[in-house]
Amino acid sequence: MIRRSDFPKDFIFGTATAAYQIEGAANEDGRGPSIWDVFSHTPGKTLNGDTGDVACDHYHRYKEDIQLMKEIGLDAYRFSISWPRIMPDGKNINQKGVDFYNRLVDELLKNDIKPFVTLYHWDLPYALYEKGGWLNPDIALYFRAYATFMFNELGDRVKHWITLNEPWCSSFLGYYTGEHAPGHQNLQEAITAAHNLLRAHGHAVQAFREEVKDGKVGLTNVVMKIEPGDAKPESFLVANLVDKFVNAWFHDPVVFGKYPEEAVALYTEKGLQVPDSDMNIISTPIDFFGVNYYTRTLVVFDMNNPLGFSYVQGDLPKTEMGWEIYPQGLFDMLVYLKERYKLPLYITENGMAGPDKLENGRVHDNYRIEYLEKHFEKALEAINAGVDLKGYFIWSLMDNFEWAYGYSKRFGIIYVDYNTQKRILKDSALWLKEFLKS
Ligand SMILES: OC[C@H]1NNC[C@@H](O)[C@@H]1O
Ligand SMILES: [Ca+2]
Repeated sequence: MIRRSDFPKDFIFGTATAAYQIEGAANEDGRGPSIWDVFSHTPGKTLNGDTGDVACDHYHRYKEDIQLMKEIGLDAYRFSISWPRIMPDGKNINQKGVDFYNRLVDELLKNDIKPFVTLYHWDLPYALYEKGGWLNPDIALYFRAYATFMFNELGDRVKHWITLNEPWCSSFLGYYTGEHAPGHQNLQEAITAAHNLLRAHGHAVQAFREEVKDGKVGLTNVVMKIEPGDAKPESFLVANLVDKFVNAWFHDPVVFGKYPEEAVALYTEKGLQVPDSDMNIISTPIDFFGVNYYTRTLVVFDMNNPLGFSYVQGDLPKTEMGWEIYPQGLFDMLVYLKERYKLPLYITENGMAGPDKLENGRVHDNYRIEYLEKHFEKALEAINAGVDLKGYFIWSLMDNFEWAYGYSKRFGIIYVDYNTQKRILKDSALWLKEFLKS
């Protein structure tokens, strides 16, 4: 049975959340609308028309939530700042919004919980979207100004920063598949948005070096273990190519200052423009990569698909998201990232959506305990294989707004009864509390 003491003594365990998914108070204290406010209020975009208007009401209940983190014994807490709470119009400061994050950070520190702050977790101020959003090159400078302001505001107390959460999602789900805000379906736009997201990242890192001399800054990507879905040789080739589109596309420019050639070649062949501006800014050195790992993705050769592949379902046990439970993929990707980029790593998200049921005031989520144990074991295996893994944040602290799936998917180790806003520690939280003492 894995124990906390098996990990390096300075290894940190935490949980992660994001502003739009938990805060609520969407129109309170001067907060402006984000692209997710508009998207979720657009009929048909989210399950049951769910929105983040109230969510977990964390904006008002943050002290109670921090007490629960303390009870569980967490070392750290990863959360994101709502850009439109800080700059409702994308430029001018809303002091009440700033005050909230100062209160939140002070309360965490008072309870000996280390804050890890994500600057952007998908809630772009709608006012900036109206100026072109991630398609407008100027967005990188708007982001730099926002980042600089936050570094100055919180950098004396917050020493661990993440510029962007999962730019692959912001660009390819937001601009190609359209399942995320702003709901566009244009591959060229996705490529352009991805480039401007990476430019914004680079500008923020440059500002960070000026503003927070004793801090660490990194980029968090969703990392998928891509495997062939059948034994055909072409499917192995396709798996390698998809890995470049999904994983290398958002890591290589940040470290090597260039996109993976095979993927550039295929896009170019399809008549798409791959930008190459500001690669020097994009590759401003960072201190770590954040790794959001959930599952593997199976692909097969498919001539009918414009990019030559299609996804197939695996046959391993799956979570409520339909994602295979595949802890080996975590080990594989941690080792892959270490060998290719030679940077320290944090697991900034790992966890599962489960069929959580409240029974007599308890949630017996043994499946989540097993999921976490198996992924903890693979993380430890990676450390023993030489990966400089420094921490592990469970997604998520509590059930919350799961984007297009609304409140139907429960990822929390704490159950949220949305009718009463009552928080209930699931068995997985009780297990974690014991694990952190072991
Ligand atoms: O789908 C689960 C999580 N994945 N990474 C980004 C988070 O915002 C999601 O809730
Ligand atoms: Ca300063």
